[in-house]
Amino acid sequence: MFNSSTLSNKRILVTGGGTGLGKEISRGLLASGAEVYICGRRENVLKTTCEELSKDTGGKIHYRICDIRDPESIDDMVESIFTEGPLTGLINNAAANFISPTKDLSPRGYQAIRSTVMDGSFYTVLAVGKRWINLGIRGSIVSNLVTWVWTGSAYVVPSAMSKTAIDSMTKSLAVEWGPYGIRLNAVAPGPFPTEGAWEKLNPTGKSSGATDSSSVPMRRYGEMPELANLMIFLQADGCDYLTGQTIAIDGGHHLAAPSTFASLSDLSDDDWGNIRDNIKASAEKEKSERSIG
Ligand SMILES: CCCCC/C=C/C(=O)SCCNC(=O)CCNC(=O)[C@H](O)C(C)(C)COP(=O)(O)OP(=O)(O)OC[C@H]1O[C@@H](n2cnc3c(N)ncnc32)[C@H](O)[C@@H]1OP(=O)(O)O
Ligand SMILES: NC(=O)C1=CN([C@@H]2O[C@H](COP(=O)(O)OP(=O)(O)OC[C@H]3O[C@@H](n4cnc5c(N)ncnc54)[C@H](OP(=O)(O)O)[C@@H]3O)[C@@H](O)[C@H]2O)C=CC1
Repeated sequence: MFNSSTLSNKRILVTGGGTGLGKEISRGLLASGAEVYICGRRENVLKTTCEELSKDTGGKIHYRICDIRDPESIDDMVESIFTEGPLTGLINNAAANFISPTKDLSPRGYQAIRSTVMDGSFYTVLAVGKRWINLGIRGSIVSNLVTWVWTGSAYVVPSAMSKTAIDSMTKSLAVEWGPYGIRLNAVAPGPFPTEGAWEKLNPTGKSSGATDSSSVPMRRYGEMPELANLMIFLQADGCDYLTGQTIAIDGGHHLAAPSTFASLSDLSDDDWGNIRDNIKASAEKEKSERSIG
């Protein structure tokens, strides 16, 4: 669909690029000629991904350890990248999420998700955007959202709220920063199974609602190159008039069936207890590998 020079001269930061969708998006950007920076909190994960993607694509990829819940950590990262040369693109991909009855969420549980998805994305956009404005550089920002920005979703309320806030930021800043030549768009993927998401959203292994491919009109999950191609298109030159849009890539899921967790209303308190234990075990394992945060 694209060639190895579609993104030549582009320098793109992918937050959360060490794993899952961020890693596969980075693979696509590199294969299209972009230089890529990825960030996250686990140095071992970032280093391994850089080695793998550099070997597979022959592209230039670098990592930064950064906790996007901390605005200072973001600003330090963006400053150190711009010292090597200005970015031309940003993909807001890092996120936190888990399924839980909303009544059982503590303030810290809510904040863990909001501070990553809403605040982290906003502060990253601000750190990159203000440098572009000062330097007179045009750029493309794409946020990785979810179709809950249109439907909402039970049992993942902090995520649905925070992603919707970034949808609103996308539309608002497309207007405010349009005169500077800065574009903001977003994508809203349907289910693309990843270890990180499935351990937090499908911890029983029994797909339902949002993680169920049988209710997708195309009767399958999304494939990583499909999402990577959309990201390449949104980072490439050629459709610069495209801004302020959120594009679903979900096989028609949200138009046909609840692409949400509404069906979890049938679970018992015991089921939820087991789910919480499974999610906490996954989170603890990831936490033990963190270099920051
Ligand atoms: C079609 C599908 C659409 C999918 C759309 C979106 C998908 C995604 O976004 S998937 C992304 C999945 N990846 C991640 O979540 C990676 C990052 N995750 C994390 O950092 C952790 O998993 C985290 C979210 C739990 C946060 O970790 P940390 O800040 O280290 O937090 P703690 O473990 O200390 O917990 C903070 C707070 O949260 C409460 N909590 C944790 N798990 C649960 C749970 N399952 N149910 C309810 N509450 C939970 C925890 O108890 C803490 O609160 P306090 O007890 O009050 O201290
Ligand atoms: N998988 C799916 O089906 C769908 C996913 N999405 C969206 O795609 C994106 C990626 O999800 P996915 O790949 O599935 O999940 P992952 O768990 O694999 O990715 C999350 C990434 O974010 C990073 N991250 C989390 N918190 C922070 C933080 N505080 N600072 C820096 N980095 C952080 C993690 O790295 P580390 O832990 O090392 O910090 C990890 O690399 C998310 O925005 C998600 O909402 C949207 C719709 C569907």
